Amino acid sequence: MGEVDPAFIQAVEHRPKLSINEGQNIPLIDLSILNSPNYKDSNEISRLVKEIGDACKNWGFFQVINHGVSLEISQKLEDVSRKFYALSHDEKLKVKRDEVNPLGYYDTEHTKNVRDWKEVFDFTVKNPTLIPASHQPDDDKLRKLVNQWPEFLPDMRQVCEDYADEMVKLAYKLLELISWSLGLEGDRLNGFFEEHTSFIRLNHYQPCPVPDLALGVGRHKDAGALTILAQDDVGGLEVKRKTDGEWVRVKPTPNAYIINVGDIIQVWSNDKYESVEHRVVVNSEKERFSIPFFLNPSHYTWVEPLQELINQHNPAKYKAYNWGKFFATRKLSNFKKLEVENIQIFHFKI
Ligand SMILES: O=C(O)CCC(=O)C(=O)O
Ligand SMILES: [Fe+2]
Repeated sequence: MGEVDPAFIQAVEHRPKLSINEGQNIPLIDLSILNSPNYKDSNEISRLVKEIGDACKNWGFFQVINHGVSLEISQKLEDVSRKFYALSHDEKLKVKRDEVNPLGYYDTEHTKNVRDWKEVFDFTVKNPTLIPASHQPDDDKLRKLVNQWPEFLPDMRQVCEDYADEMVKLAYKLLELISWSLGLEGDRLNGFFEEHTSFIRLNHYQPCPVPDLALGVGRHKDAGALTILAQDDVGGLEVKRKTDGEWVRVKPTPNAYIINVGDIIQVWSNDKYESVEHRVVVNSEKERFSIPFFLNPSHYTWVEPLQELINQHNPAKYKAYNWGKFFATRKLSNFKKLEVENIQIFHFKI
């Protein structure tokens, strides 16, 4: 076994337990009713909305099946992701992301200042995507993020764009269900996403010689509104169960997507729904692929508890923060090991 760079080694208290907790799995929700034309008026929809609301409240994580995403398109994306990671390192480095362009290939990401055992490829759904030029609060300049694509996989761009369209459709369905579950109009949240800054990441976790010491992705919460994750059949995603703080392994379900509440829904709902910590455990034998879609609002969105959900007895728990600046600040630490804890929503707690 070769030497492993100490940058990968987790502090003792954050190392994974490799004996799998095969206990309770996260809720599994069937969305098939959304495919019928008059679903809004049916009785079953209220049952589904309650199921979604309970899952958001009690777990912050759930899986969906019969979600309407084209199997052909998702399989093509899995396929192209495998082909991309099979390219030589030099070829992948030609679409490398850096501080100037944060999109593309990257293999030295840090989560909470410890290096992740993974390589990633990021692309935004809107091309170009506008974000603030810097994290500095008084800098109003914007910049355009433009996707980069590898020369040797000419169909990768189209496959990625088709998949992104599917994800946006599913995301709007989920936003409608979540809005209803909070007692809001179905389209209450749509206005925040007019120039959304959503992106998709192709994750590749190689076999790791020290799976007891390192993590594929260190413990974290997703900063956006919600995440729709596809994982292969290897497994490794763990969720911190709300009831007892135990790490629970999410068992792969064929053709299901894993949905998790992000920090923004936590703030909008004034803590009714909480984003939940999760991490990825790696293993010494099998590589693993996963594909998260991060639904993020327009950069100019001020994120704060929704007026309808606060009152005298339940006052706002957060002050408003600017999503674009939050995102830009968060991105800083992906490139270097910082001495301080990354920006988090609790910094805006009242
Ligand atoms: O690979 C996974 O299962 C999850 C990855 C993840 O949590 C992330 O990229 O934010
Ligand atoms: Fe995540």
